[in-house]
Amino acid sequence: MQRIENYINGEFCAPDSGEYLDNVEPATGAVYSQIPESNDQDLSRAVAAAKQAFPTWSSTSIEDRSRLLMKIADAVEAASDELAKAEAIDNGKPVTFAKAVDSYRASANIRFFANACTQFASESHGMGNLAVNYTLRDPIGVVGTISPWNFPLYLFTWKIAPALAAGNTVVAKPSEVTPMTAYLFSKICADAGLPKGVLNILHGSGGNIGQQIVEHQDIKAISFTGGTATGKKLAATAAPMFKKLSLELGGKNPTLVFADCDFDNTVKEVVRAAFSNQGQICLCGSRIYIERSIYDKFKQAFIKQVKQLTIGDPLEKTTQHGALVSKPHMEKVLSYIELAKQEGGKLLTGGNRFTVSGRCEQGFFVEPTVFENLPLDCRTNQEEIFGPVCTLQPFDNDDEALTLANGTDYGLATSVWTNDLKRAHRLSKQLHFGIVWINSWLLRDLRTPFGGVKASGVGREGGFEAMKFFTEPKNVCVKY
Ligand SMILES: NC(=O)c1ccc[n+]([C@@H]2O[C@H](COP(=O)([O-])OP(=O)(O)OC[C@H]3O[C@@H](n4cnc5c(N)ncnc54)[C@H](O)[C@@H]3O)[C@@H](O)[C@H]2O)c1
Ligand SMILES: O=C/C=C/C=C(\O)C(=O)O
Repeated sequence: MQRIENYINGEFCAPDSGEYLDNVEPATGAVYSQIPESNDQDLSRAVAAAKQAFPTWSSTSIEDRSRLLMKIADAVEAASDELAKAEAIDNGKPVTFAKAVDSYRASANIRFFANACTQFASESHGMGNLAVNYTLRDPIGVVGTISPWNFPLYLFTWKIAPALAAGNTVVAKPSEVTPMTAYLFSKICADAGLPKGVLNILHGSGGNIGQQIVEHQDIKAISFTGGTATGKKLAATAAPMFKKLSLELGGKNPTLVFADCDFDNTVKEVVRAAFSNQGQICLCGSRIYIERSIYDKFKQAFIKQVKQLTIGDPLEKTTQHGALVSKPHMEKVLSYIELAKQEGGKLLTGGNRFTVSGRCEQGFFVEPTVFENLPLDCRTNQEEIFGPVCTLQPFDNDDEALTLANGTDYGLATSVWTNDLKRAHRLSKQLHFGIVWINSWLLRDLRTPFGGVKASGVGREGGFEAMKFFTEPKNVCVKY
């Protein structure tokens, strides 16, 4: 059976412990590879390598850093079919989706920051005839990145690329649930000639090696994407050590559909927003609020399209809805479906585990599921399910829509579907989220600030926000 290896100081190695975790293919339920369970010895070696690599990498010219990142981006793009297939096997997502979204974004992320570092500049503040201040932005040193399983290589590269572009060296931990593309990526980096120690990849479980990365005194900043409960734990460890911290956490995102929307396109896009990646995107719109005058018409059209989603083997090109990432996650999602029923929800479609015959008979498939008749304050509408489950609810006016949308602890993203420009702008101002999409969803410009408010996180990624996070500003004041 294939054994994934750590990537430390430019070398591929077994974990110090000799221990491995099983890696399961969610579409079949079968173990198909093994993951190193890294420990403090592996971490010490990774941090030492990153520390040693830092002086040279941080003083490598921006042009050379950019050129090397471009080379890696090109290699990732050239491997996009292979990476998409690996992602589909490891995560359960449809291979066509993995190619269009995951593989695409992995190379786009790296290319974007290879360019961004050539454009990144800092401010100066003149004090008339008295003095001038200018800001130096130096790389921080050794930084840690910790990423989740839903967009494995997409989010892994979204952190590593700006960290490296800014001149840091990195100790990175992908999710132990989906480690394969990070492993393939380490091979790509080695082949592209990334100097040893600049990027080190440690595999293993979050509570062990993830926690140790956060605790390590020589790792000066942590960029984390994952669940809100994990983020809280991480902040409790990192804050007393005064570490720089970026937290991209969960969401419970509302979709607001107004009667004046472009109906057909809105139905199609709201289905996509709810069920892409089997609903396992932090940005998925799982609370769908519809203006009462079109509620029944929208509900019918929406359910019709949801029922048409093709559930199947993620490796089949026609599959639109694949497996959930793991058995425990599937069980969690199914338990939320039971909870929604207990809370009085009316099931409109779905609600069950789904069996795909053939090689995927034991896979972790759950039908796209839609409920109505659930109030805002019930757990189904307050807690992140992170699966293919959404709720529909009518509203009567803009104020009610706003109250419903803002009515959870989360504040990651929302989408608003209307042709009334004044309303769209007014609501955008009043919606308490990091991201507002008008007549769109997951339309991404990588220059924009990305992140959430409230329990959805602290800080922003993307564009110069990420370059700022991965550098330390220093003001120099020069008196004339
Ligand atoms: N805001 C965003 O951009 C965004 C993007 C994707 C996913 N998410 C969120 O991620 C969650 C799903 O991903 P998940 O289940 O992999 O999240 P998770 O929090 O369980 O794990 C995320 C990562 O943290 C590691 N980890 C776990 N415990 C740790 C600890 N004590 N110390 C350090 N690291 C630890 C895991 O091994 C994994 O690599 C959802 O809540 C989703 O909303 C947020
Ligand atoms: O599931 C979370 C998705 C995160 C997406 C991004 O970070 C992005 O699009 O840059």
